[in-house]
Amino acid sequence: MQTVKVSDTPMEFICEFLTKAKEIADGNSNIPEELRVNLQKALDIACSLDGYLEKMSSQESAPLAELYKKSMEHNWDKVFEEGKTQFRLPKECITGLVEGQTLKMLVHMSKARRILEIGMFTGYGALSMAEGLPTDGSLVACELEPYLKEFAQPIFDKSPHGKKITVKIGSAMDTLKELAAAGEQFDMVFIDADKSNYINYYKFILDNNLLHLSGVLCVDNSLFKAKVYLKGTTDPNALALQDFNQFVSSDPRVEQVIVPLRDGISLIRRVPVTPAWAGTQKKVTDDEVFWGVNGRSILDRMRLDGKVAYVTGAGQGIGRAFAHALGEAGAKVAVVDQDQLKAECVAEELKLKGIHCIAITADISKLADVEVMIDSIVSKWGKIHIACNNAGINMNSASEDTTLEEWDKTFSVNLRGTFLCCQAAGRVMLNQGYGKIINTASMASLIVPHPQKQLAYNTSKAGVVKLTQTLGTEWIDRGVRVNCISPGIVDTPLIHSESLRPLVQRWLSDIPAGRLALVTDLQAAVVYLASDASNYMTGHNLVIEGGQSLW
Ligand SMILES: C[S@@+](CC[C@H](N)C(=O)[O-])C[C@H]1O[C@@H](n2cnc3c(N)ncnc32)[C@H](O)[C@@H]1O
Repeated sequence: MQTVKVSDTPMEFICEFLTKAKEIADGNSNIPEELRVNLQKALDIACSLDGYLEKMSSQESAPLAELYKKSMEHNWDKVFEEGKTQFRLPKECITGLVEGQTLKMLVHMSKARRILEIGMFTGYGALSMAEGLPTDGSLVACELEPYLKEFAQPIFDKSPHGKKITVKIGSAMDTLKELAAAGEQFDMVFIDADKSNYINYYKFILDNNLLHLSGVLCVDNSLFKAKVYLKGTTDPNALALQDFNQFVSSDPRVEQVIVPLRDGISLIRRVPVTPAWAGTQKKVTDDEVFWGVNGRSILDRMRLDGKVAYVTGAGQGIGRAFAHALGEAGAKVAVVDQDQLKAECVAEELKLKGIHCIAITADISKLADVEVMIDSIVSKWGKIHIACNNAGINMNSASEDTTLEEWDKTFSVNLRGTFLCCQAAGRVMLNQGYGKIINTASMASLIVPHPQKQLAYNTSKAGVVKLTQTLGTEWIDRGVRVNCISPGIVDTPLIHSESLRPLVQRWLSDIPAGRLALVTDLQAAVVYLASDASNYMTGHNLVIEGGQSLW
């Protein structure tokens, strides 16, 4: 039996009516050829659009393709007649490829981590959105029909993203109440259930703060087969959506746009509004605490877009993590290392993440190398806003055996090198009237780590802290802040050396946090110190050691 395609979207209706008109025209010899030709052109434009969008959009994953096929082939009338579903479910209500990919794109663009879907059907939209979530992201899908959870779950289980989805069976409004009572909040909400309740879902979500302030609310079918804007509509669902669209468009708490994709998707975002508390003692203090400094919320104030940074010792370990963190936060990054290959490898990694970067080879203990490094960055990008002087070395020896060579070598990289970099970058920054210098010191500047013996290292790092304090106070009134980070014992390739490995167990018993530091534990600190959010901080030694220096 051939299934007749039922028009469901404005474009499908245009196509259906144009096809009928063309048939009439073709059957009537009095119709001028020009009208026929123009009808055919309109038909080609209208009827080829959806297919083209499907072809050009990124293709669905194998589990999504399977879900779609299974949903289309299922006999929904039969399961309804057998009493397995409360309602007769039309398979056309599935979101499908273009809408699914649109939702997934919105998840990426809004950087959503928590999503709420109201009306899951067989889970095509849910799985599409889950695919866009980070590994620790989650999606709650509300669905009335228990049958649909059983239908979708085996395919969710086949997808690496399925475990992000929790299906809540029952009336969506009951689930919303439950979520609100638990204080839940979502970055993205997709409303796609019973149309007559759209307005209730919307009001409940906004009134109960279920949508994060910077979140996005997507609403499906907001054009409802074009009936929302055609006169004389009597369809109760279309009337419900008409009221819904009207209500949202005049709601001062949000901004909205209706995108004419498929049956229409409304994109709605919350905007901060000054509440009308006239006549009460409550009032909004109209200041930067309320609106954010320069209108930027605290997380935005840690962004480094447009900034130029360099990181020395960026070929591995802490420096590599710093380079990634600064780049992820928006800065252009010069990856500096004395090992050319390592610098180039990390620069390649950054490029893969879309970060502007260059690789520079320099031995920071040599004045000439430092000058070339600074000149190359300035000639490439014109400025230096962020200088991460991170390169350092550590050699172990009992103090009575420490050779002058070891002492000089350690000091020439750790202290002389840091000074050379601070001075060269500082000169550029003082000229600009702006700069953030972040030196890598060490917990060894505060305590004497043991049992390993590292006199030269400890002393040089204490010198880095004093260098930081002195420059930090000398340059702040000219816009240059100098701070340092003192990591505890970091799990880097360095500590896996033959000589240090046996000490790890010993160190662990000295660390309240019960583990060594990871380079990723230090990334937020460097971004904070590099950003304008830390502008009042200078000469500070930011210690990140899992509490080790306190025991
Ligand atoms: C348009 S379909 C959803 C399509 C789905 N979002 C997708 O991506 O394919 C609507 C779904 O909402 C469900 N539904 C209808 N009324 C509901 C309610 N009051 N509470 C929860 N789910 C409901 C229906 O059972 C149906 O599965």
